[in-house]
Amino acid sequence: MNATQPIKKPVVQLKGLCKSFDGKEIISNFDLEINNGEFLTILGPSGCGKTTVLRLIAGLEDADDGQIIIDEQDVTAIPAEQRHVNTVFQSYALFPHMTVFDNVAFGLRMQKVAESEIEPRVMEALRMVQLEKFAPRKPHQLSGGQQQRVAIARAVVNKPKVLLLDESLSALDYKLRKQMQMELKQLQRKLGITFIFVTHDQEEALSMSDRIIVMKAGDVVQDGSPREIYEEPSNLFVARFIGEINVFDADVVSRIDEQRITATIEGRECQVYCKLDVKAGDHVKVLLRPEDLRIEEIEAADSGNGIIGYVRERNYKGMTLDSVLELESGMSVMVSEFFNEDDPDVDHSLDQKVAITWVESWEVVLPDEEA
Ligand SMILES: Nc1ncnc2c1ncn2[C@@H]1O[C@H](COP(=O)(O)OP(=O)(O)OP(=O)(O)O)[C@@H](O)[C@H]1O
Repeated sequence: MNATQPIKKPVVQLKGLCKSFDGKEIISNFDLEINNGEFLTILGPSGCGKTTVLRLIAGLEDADDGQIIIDEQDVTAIPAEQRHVNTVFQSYALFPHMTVFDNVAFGLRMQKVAESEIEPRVMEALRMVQLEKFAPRKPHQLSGGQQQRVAIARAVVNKPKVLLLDESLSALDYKLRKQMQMELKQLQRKLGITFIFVTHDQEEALSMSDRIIVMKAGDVVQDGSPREIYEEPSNLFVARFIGEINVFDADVVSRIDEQRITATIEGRECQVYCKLDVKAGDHVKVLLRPEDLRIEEIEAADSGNGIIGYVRERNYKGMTLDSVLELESGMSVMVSEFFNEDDPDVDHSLDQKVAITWVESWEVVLPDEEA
């Protein structure tokens, strides 16, 4: 089997999982299937239950109800050390008095693997994370990123079916974190092991995962590819949690065809793409990311579509010019314009009157319900 193209079958199945702490239900009737070789990220705000799900899979918490199946075996009642999963924690949890080699060898020695087999396996794991030269060192002689890699080598050395990573990169500084994100993704592809990664960092989730589940108060509120989660959020909670987004109130005027409706946004009639079953007079939300919006000089504005606003802030961000506009209703709108060959000097004056438009069909229309 080619490790980069694993067969799509569930390696972890959670069925109707329930878990309470101190009488408070944290996870209730939780279902999830994770495919073999998948890089799945569980994303959600602090306290939504991400770590609890991970600890239940690892066997570090007992489920009150439901079933956990790993590699077709029901492991619900099986202790952590007998499950084919390993966990990499945020704190690395390396043994400070042991060398890097001994840290990585620890699990194999516990399993009574023959010493002659341990040496090549440890060195292979260290080679994978580019640390073979560091085998004789102690953890305190390594940088944070190197310690993290040792923790990963230790977790993959006994070739688990599933690797659980709990906020594993959050102790690293920004640059190292970016580098480790890439390395981790490459390692996962190379090994073909299923990775279940927990984070509250949406950027990290988007850049690393094959699939993301977004959790809110113990429930999965969206399950999809990074692109689906970002471009087609299925509810306001996900839309607001992932990246910046402008949420406009809109009133449906009429349906144009199967795909489009006319709606009033900020007092202007606009055509918007809308798959919802709506009728005239319904309230909806129209969502647009800052980078979906365009600022047009007022003379050049298409008066049919443009929403009038005033530039209140301009922030140069290197790749983009980010502006905050105040609309006539008082609503603030964020716009992010890329510098490119066509418009290398894009800029606006403060308090300039402008019109905002957007690329047709990039808007997302959702029912008018609070997140
Ligand atoms: N052992 C425990 N005893 C009591 N309450 C707990 C225990 N473990 C978790 N909780 C509670 O369960 C809820 C979910 O916690 P969990 O750690 O799963 O959230 P999380 O989404 O991983 O959050 P974070 O991103 O902050 O780590 C929280 O309210 C937490 O206080």
